[in-house]
Amino acid sequence: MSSSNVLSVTILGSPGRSLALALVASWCLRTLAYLIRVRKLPPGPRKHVIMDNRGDMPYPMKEGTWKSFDHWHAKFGSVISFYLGRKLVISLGTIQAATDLFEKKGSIYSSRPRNIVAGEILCRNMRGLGMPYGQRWRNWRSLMHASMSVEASSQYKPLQDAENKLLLRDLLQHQNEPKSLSGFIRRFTVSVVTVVSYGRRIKSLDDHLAVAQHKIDEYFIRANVPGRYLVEIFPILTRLPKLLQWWRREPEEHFANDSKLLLGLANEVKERMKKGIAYPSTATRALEKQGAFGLNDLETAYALSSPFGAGSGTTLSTIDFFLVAMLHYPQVMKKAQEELDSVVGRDRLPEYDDAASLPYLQALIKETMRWRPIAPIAVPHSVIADDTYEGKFIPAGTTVLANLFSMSQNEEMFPEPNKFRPERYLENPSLPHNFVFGFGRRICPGMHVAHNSLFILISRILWAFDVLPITPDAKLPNPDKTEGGIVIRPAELEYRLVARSKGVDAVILAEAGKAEVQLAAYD
Ligand code: HEM
Repeated sequence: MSSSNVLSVTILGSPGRSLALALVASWCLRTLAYLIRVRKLPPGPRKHVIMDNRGDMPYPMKEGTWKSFDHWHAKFGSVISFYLGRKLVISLGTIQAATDLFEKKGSIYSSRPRNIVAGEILCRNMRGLGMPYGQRWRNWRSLMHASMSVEASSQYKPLQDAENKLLLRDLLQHQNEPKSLSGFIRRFTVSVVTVVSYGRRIKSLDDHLAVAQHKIDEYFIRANVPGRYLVEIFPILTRLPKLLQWWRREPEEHFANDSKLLLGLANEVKERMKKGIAYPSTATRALEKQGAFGLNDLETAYALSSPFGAGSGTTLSTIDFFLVAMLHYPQVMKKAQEELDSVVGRDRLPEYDDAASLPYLQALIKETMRWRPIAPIAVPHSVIADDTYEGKFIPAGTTVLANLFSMSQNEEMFPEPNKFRPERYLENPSLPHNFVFGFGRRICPGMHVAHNSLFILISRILWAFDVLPITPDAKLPNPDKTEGGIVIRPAELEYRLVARSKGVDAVILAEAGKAEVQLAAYD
């Protein structure tokens, strides 16, 4: 027998056959176990042997996955399951289901899905938003609570008030350059979060604090693009020797640079604290009581960057959808302006103390957040232990989504959900609105800061300006055409702001002058 024949007997002969049979048997057993398991899962699109349901989505992925999930909710019910790649995902389409799982069973539903590149390598899981549930997250979260509770958030109001007056002046003076307006609103939202984080405002988006944070976030977003890294689909690749892990080098380099930048920003606050000129912020709280929060220097430096990534784009997108709503519903704008004129008058700007006397305006803000939730599937949670809900099995490790879009479009709760109708919140004051901030232990810690920003922005924009189409006969932006990832914004927003009366100029210019003096303390 030749040597090649020996080889083929070894492969195809009895030892080879046994190996092949063992492989087939193992595949059959795994498939059988999978088929038994999927029968116990919540309903959803047909489960394939190859798992992935992306090909079954009724809408193109780039139009927003939540639209497909919403379609499946209508077909299969309020709790559905499907696979994205090999990842099992459960989507919760009602406030009730999200409350039952994320709030009532918060001890097991508060983690985040594993993220190897953007979480484990790029930031050693020190960024709060994606941090897995555990002691480090609890330490981080208690710092967020200490610096953004209702009470702590009210400390930032004087700054939001003064910054907003400068913003109004910019909007007034650039009425004829409508394309520049969004940049001014962005500067306001960024300055608010840098004050919350570091106790320091930014006068321009070129400030090194904003540039550094923006650079860090930009790469973080790039590293999070689904499908970019094979290792996210096959985590077993992390067992390769580090030298052979080809995807590792770039995020490792970014980790080293980001750490240096963030430690530098924290050190600037330390210096200001030494000189006694630091404004109370997340940084001063963290640095004064570092031991109590249990965060080391690097963990603290990363914690301070959380509000930047999570707080500026979200507020800006909400304002963008508010502007879209005003273009489509000028009668709503008019009604809010009439309320402002009768409560505030035309000789002064609306103030925080006016909020309780402006029920229609408050309802308009709630309706803005409901009409088009800017984070349609919130931030995915992960469940850390097996569970059952309404008789269906939810295995440990499943990604669980609060489908805020489906919740916002619930016809029973919000009849004619596609209509922008603030009246619904006046007719039924207990109608939910804070669900857009998520649920349970991971609920947005910045929601009070966000509410304060939205009130001062929306009340004063409507007091001072009419929101109008870019030209009288321009096509209005389509509210369903959006762009972005976890946080979305209108894709084709164009608008003009036109001062409502001559007196507006005098009030804004006088207030902006005083605000400048006041803000010198935060520079
Ligand atoms: C209208 C504006 C905002 C909206 C709609 C919003 C919404 C959300 C949502 C849906 C989540 C995920 C909740 C979950 O996992 O269940 C979240 C998390 C978070 N938000 Fe906001 N947010 C807004 C503004 C802000 C602001 C102004 C800040 C900070 C100043 C902030 C800081 C955070 C942080 C740090 C997290 C992560 C919490 C965690 O993982 O434990 N957000 N936000």
